[in-house]
Parts: sequence; C-alpha cells; structure tokens
Amino acid sequence: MGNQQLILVLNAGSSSIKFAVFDKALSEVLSGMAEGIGGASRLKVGATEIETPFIDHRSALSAILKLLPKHGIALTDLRAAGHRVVHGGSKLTAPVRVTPEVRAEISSCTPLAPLHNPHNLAAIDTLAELTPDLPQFASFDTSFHASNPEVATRYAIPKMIETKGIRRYGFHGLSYSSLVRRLPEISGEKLPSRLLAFHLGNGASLCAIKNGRSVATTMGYSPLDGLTMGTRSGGIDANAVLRLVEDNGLERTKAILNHESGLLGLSGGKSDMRNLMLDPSADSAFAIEHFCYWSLRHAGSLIAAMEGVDAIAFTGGIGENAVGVRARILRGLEWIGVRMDVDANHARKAQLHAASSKVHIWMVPAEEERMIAIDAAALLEAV
Ligand SMILES: Nc1ncnc2c1ncn2[C@@H]1O[C@H](COP(=O)(O)OP(=O)(O)O)[C@@H](O)[C@H]1O
Ligand SMILES: CC(=O)OP(=O)(O)O
Ligand SMILES: [Mg+2]
Repeated sequence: MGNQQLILVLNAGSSSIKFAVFDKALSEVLSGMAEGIGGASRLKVGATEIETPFIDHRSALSAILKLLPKHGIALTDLRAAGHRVVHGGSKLTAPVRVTPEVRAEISSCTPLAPLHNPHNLAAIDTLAELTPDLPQFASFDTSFHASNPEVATRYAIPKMIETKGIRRYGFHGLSYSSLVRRLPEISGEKLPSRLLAFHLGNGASLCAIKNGRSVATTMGYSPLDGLTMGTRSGGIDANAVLRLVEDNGLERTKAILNHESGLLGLSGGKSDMRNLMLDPSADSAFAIEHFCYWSLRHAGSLIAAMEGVDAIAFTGGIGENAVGVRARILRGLEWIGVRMDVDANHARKAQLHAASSKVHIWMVPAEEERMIAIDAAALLEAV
C-alpha cells in the first residue's frame, strides 16, 4: 500500500496478543492473535493458523509483525498504532498519545495489573524500536469507570492508604464503551437508561451503565475481583488471602489466585468454557454453576446500584457464544421480569428477549480493537 493509511491495534492480554489492522474508513483489513504464550501457543492470522512455541510476548509480537508483509501490510503503511493498556491508574483516564511521560505513568501502574501492563508496555517498546517515528496511542481499560461515584470506588480503609492508589478502578472498559456505541445500532432503539452489561470472557466482569456512563462494576483494584473467571478466583475474603500468603508466600499466592483458581481450580484442570461444557464430570458442572451463580449474585448488586434495570447485554467469548450459560443466567433473573426467547438464544440472535419480557436482552459482539482504532483515529485528527 505504502500510503500510510493504516492503524495497527495491539491488545496484549495475560497470555495472548490480539491484533487488528484498520484502514482510513476504520474497516478491518486483517486481524489475528497469538494465544497460549508461554505454553502450547498458536498464531492465527486471517484464515491461517500455525502451532508455534512463543516463550514470551516479545517473540509473539515479532512473529506477528513479521507476518504482516505477507498479507500486504508493511510497517511503512501504518499511520499509527493503538494499544489496549489495562491499567491507567488514577491519572490516565482518557486515550492519549504515548510520550515518555505517559510510558512512565503506565509503568508506574504495573504493580496494580501485573498480569497485563508489562505486556502492554512490551508491545509499545517493541514498536518504538522498530519504527521510532510511528505515533503510538494508548486506550485504557480503566477509563470507562472514571465516572463511578466515590462511594463505589473507595474501599472502607483509612484515607492515608487510599492516597497510595488502593481503590477500586474497574476494567473491560474498552469492551463496555464499544458496547454503548454498538447497542443502539444493533437494537435500533436508543440506549436504555439503566443497562446491565455482562462481559464474560476469560476475564469476566459486570458493569452497571446509567445513561451511557459506568456507575458500578465488579472488578476492583485489579482484574481479580468480582466474578469467578477462567483462572482467577474472583471475590475472596482478604483474610483468606493473608492466610494463603502465610502458608505459601507471596509469589505462590499470586499464582494460585490469578492462574490456578476460578473455573480451572474448581473443575480440576479446565479453564475454557467450551471444554467445560463438553465435559460430563460433576466438578466441571459445578464450576459452570459457580460461574453462573456468582454472575447472578453480582447482577443483583449492580441492579441495586442503578435502582432497577431496563436492558441487559451480553458480550465476550462466553457472553456471545455460550448459549447454556446465558440461559442459566437469564433464568436466574426471571424475578425482575426477564423472559428469554429460547429459539433466539439457540440461534445466537442479537435480540434475546421474548415479547413478554419487561427487560430487553441483547447480544453485542465485543469490539475492543475497533474501539482502540476509533480512539487513535480521533487523537490523530485532533493533532
Ligand atoms: N462457542 C463457544 N461456546 C462456549 N464458550 C465459548 C465459545 N467460544 C468461546 N467461548 C469461551 O469464551 C472464553 C474466552 O473468551 P474471550 O472473550 O475470547 O477471552 P479473553 O479474555 O481471552 O479475551 C473461553 O472460556 C471460551 O471457552
Ligand atoms: C482486564 C481483564 O480482565 O482482561 P482480560 O479479560 O483480557 O484478561
Ligand atoms: Mg478479553
């Protein structure tokens, strides 16, 4: 192409890097991902999939960048790169161009998101080495929740401690802001005033969205809190955590709570919802029930924070695809007048509510990469 029209988006997760390339009209021209980094990893680009061992994010990213020219995209075709940065802390609450100061601020948030921020920085640094003149932008998973009231973000701990950044932030904000943008287009209706969003993926959270703004969410200081997740425990009593540290030390405890718990810990080895749903064992069934039960317990809390609910939206790998999980959660919400259209749910339609439902129900594909491209394009225009 050679005309510097493209935006490259990198979304580095704890064990994966998703990427997408968008043209000037923000249509996606290529996407793919490296997953299972550090283990039995795979690289998918467009329709091609290869098994290839990546020891770390850096090697996965260089493989992705090497493959781009084979799909007709040279680094010189790029006009910008946009990155998902999971933790922006208290200061980075809107998309920004990455400057040395911004990079330092993201780095200072690493203790708050140890599974994510180092990989986001590695992606920024690798691109900066390869193409020092390419403008790079960062969009933060925490930003969308900057509108939460203080009563929702403060832990009931001494004020002095809060000043060190020990507060609730919330995550999956890029997914939620893309959902707010897409839902009216998908539903053909104006955005409901009280919307309960379920982002159910490997990481999972709920968000109470009032008049388009986040007012409460289930994740807290880090992406560990709230729902039962693929490998993260979700909510756990802090004294139980202290006991784990006493018994196992700090590093082991981090690994237990972040990598060995959740669906994986409950089922005895399976973190992936697809695999769990195929497995007939009682432990796998219990893990799925735990996931649904705690989604419902938290849903009740977020509905209370909004004083009611007008619509529900599902997104993320599980929210978009796991028909049985959606059905179980929606059954658990019948007390608020939810009625699911069984056929629509099976057919994976966008509209999931029956005519008799008091609450509208939608499935909205998560489009984090497109959201990041939109943010980067807007900042480029503003220059
Ligand atoms: N067809 C499907 N049925 C059930 N679960 C699915 C399906 N497709 C994907 N999933 C589940 O979605 C989860 C991954 O969600 P995703 O949003 O891609 O995660 P990540 O947090 O890594 O971005 C996995 O548990 C996976 O099993
Ligand atoms: C913030 C977070 O939990 O991200 P992911 O779901 O990609 O792990
Ligand atoms: Mg995700």
